[in-house]
Amino acid sequence: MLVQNLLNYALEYPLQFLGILTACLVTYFYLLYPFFLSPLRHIPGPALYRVSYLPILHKARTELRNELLHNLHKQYGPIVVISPSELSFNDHKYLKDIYIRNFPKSHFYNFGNFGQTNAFSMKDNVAHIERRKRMNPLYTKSYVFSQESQTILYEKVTKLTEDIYRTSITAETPDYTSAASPFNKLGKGYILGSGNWLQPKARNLGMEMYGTFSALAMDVVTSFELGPNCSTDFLSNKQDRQIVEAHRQQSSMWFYVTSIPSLWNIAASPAIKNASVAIKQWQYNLFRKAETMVLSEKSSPPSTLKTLLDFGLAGNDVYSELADHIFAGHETTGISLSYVAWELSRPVNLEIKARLHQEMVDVFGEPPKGDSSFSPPLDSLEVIDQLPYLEAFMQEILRVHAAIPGSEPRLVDRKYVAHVGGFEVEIPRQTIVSVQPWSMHRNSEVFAQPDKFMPERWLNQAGETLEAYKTRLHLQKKFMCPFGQGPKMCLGMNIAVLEMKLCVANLYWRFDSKICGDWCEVVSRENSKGEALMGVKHCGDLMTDEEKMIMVDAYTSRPLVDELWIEWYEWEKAGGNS
Ligand code: HEM
Repeated sequence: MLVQNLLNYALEYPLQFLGILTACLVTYFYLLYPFFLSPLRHIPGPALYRVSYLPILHKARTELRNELLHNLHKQYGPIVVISPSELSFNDHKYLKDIYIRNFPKSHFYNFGNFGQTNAFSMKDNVAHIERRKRMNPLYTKSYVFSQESQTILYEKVTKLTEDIYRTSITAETPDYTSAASPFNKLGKGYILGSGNWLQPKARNLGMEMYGTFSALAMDVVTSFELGPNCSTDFLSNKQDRQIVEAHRQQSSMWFYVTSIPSLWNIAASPAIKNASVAIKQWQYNLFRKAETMVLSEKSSPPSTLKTLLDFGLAGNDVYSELADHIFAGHETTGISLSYVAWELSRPVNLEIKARLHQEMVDVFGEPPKGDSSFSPPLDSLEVIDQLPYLEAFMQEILRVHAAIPGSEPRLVDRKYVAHVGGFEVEIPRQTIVSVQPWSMHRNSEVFAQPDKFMPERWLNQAGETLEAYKTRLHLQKKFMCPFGQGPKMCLGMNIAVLEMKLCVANLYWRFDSKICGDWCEVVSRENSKGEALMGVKHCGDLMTDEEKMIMVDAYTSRPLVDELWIEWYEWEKAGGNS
């Protein structure tokens, strides 16, 4: 009867009927449901974000999302509504629930390579575990300590050290090409229209380190993925590094790739489309060559390629996995090492650098001078891995400058109850839930002065009992997630950490570094803000090193201006260079 009456009314007064229907729907979806009916109504958060997906999408597109979430957690506490079906969490309890209990990945990971998904983008937990089981043995710490992989790391770090010596210290092969920055629109060379800003010097010339560290990371990761005979050699062949620039251009589209893939084609500039084509071609040639070699040799060295082929995977399935590891591995490691070099070159951190150098000298003796040898001290990665100050320093780099500071979204796929302000809230299935490393690493109840770079926070403090130190350290570690957590945490973590430690140990045992004074105004110890900032809105006129090294507010971050110019010196006793 009611339906019949409504139908009659709709036919007789169609416009009025449509108006009433729209008003009812708007009232339901924008008022009744989010504020009175939704199970998420008890969870705090701004009203606007509760009623629509658009505000949080807009924040991600304009690269303001991470900072927003950080501020929302400060205002509302450890659980916040950020869209009608998305929650952000900020406590180690939820880190455990979401990641260690292995909630599946959300549509954010809707990307693939060569038309196939890979471990990074698989949403089905069973398929993901199966794929990881095959690859995990090649990425364990004990495998990275094996002779084969130590040889890779030692060889690449030796090459990097020699490159720094010849490019910067003796200035035999200056880095004028990077100074011209033909691709990097925020690079000093691009802005000034030439590389002439870098004044020739007989020694200790500035050298671009973000590209150099990315080259190291690319050479290392391709050695592990394809085998040492098929890796790239970007440390030797600087002209080949253009493909690293192409990867950066492609990464700048992260929002479209993860959130609105259907708009990628419209949003991408011709330069980005060309970069994508160039990367695909480069990967294809690299992989085909390596595959032919593995298939034709009776015994080739261990590599991810060989492992996947041995397990019966073929063609684009294998290429997709390799492409993803190479992407994930070189970008993040290059970014982290750039922040290592920057922090150790800042006037405000002179004591930290001296302490790190002294730790190497205490263990390895005085470093060799000149070009007699560039290889890392001792042939034991295990010793370097155990150095306490180096460990504290790396923890602090990963805490303050996590290369992936953005949320890692998962889907609720089972009964999940959260406790909020006295309410037990059953979170509906398919709700997107995540933890943001940037905020976890800055919890002020766990990390005093959270934006300050202080490796000492990882060590036993004067006057602190051993028991109190252990308790504090345990809590700090519970909040750390630079590599994610659980079954889907970073596959390449051990490679990355040991590669970075070896690199830092060898460089700062031998060399001292300063921010290149031609590149920017170097903030003195007295004027330093002393805190790591995120997002373009803090960048001022981009004149100082602190402004240029602001971290981009994105899922994967990077230095805002995509470059870092450092002058290297042979270490003088008693810190004579600084
Ligand atoms: C400092 C260096 C690195 C950092 C900070 C880093 C960080 C991370 C993080 C946070 C994740 C989890 C992402 C998410 O769930 O959204 C991840 C996943 C991953 N990383 Fe790394 N990573 C680094 C180096 C590497 C290297 C060298 C490789 C080389 C193989 C690699 C391969 C991967 C892969 C394959 C995944 C996906 C794992 C899965 O879902 O099963 N990463 N990484």
